[in-house]
Amino acid sequence: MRGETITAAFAGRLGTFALDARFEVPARGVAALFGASGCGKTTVLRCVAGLTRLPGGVLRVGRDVWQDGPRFRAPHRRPVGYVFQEASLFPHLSVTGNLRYGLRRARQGDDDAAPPVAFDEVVDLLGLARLLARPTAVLSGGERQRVAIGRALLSQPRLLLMDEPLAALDRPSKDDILPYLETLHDALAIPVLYVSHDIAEVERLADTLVLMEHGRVRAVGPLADLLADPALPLVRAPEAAEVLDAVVIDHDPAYGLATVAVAGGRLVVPAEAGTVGTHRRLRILASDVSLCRSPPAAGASSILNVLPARITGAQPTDGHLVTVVLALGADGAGAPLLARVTRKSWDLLGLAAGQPIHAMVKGVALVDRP
Ligand SMILES: Nc1ncnc2c1ncn2[C@@H]1O[C@H](COP(=O)(O)OP(=O)(O)OP(=O)(O)O)[C@@H](O)[C@H]1O
Repeated sequence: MRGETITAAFAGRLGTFALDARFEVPARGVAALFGASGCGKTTVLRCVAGLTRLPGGVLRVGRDVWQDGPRFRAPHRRPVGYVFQEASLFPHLSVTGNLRYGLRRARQGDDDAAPPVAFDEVVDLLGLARLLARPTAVLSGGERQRVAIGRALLSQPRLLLMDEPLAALDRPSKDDILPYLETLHDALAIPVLYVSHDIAEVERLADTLVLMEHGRVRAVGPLADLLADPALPLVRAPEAAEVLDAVVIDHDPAYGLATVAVAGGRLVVPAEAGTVGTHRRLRILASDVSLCRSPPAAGASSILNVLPARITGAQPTDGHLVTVVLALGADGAGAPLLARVTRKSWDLLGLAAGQPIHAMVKGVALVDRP
């Protein structure tokens, strides 16, 4: 579905809740529906699956119309895989049995669709080989969720819907399953609508962000753009961060560091391994970036990453802080980055939009799998 989009418009009342959600996202990669609890994310997903029917709704997936005016494709005729917070596996079936159930539900191939996902491929991508013969009752929460995702994928969905798939898991199980989701993202051509209220999760997985507030879509666009938009509340969040696409250009195993290139600069980042030429996703917290007018002399600072940039905007944050939006590169033509400084520093340095500056990056993490 290259170049195609998913277009959705759902408006109406559910009890006292008013939904008016409209968005268009690419029909590839992961689009995250993100927003506070109760803003309507699950309701949108249910509308996409056809489980909630709002009159006047519109849903187009690529060239297929699933809802428009009187046209409404019944839920069981929509080729979606649905993964919920709690994996609802069949208790009387083994892992293999649950996965095979997905295969039985598989839609027949159509020309438009992504290539079919094979049983062995799913087992491999989700690390299920060891579990195949087990009854589902003995699985851990993370394992159950991997099986649920596998079952959904084997139904050969045109679209994968994931509703807080990690929310019910403890931290170690989340950390266990996230790399599998990243692998799926890279390996499969199936677009994903991913509901979450955890921005760190979104920053690891999403390409596109649909930011929801009180039943409405506040903003939609590439994740990196929205994270650095001073008009949106994301920049003011305590954990505000930016994600950057980086290409590995060197790896130094002696120090466990890789040098990566991003648009407008280079960074040295912790990396156990690094294949030159591979793309990786970086996440840099605003609170890990400070600003200086000129770079410290060589050998004068422990900070390895000092990058020329331009200030493009700023947003007062939390009384005494300012979140500064930067564009990397001396000409400010590179990727966006956020820095968090005190309002006092902002005043003392006489900072303003348009000024050249240096970003001192104290912490940076690769947040995807090598
Ligand atoms: N069928 C319904 N009848 C009445 N109210 C409903 C119905 N479905 C959803 N709501 C209400 O709509 C609002 C949005 O619910 P929804 O589950 O979509 O939010 P959410 O953003 O997914 O929240 P969370 O992150 O907590 O899961 C809630 O106030 C919910 O109670």
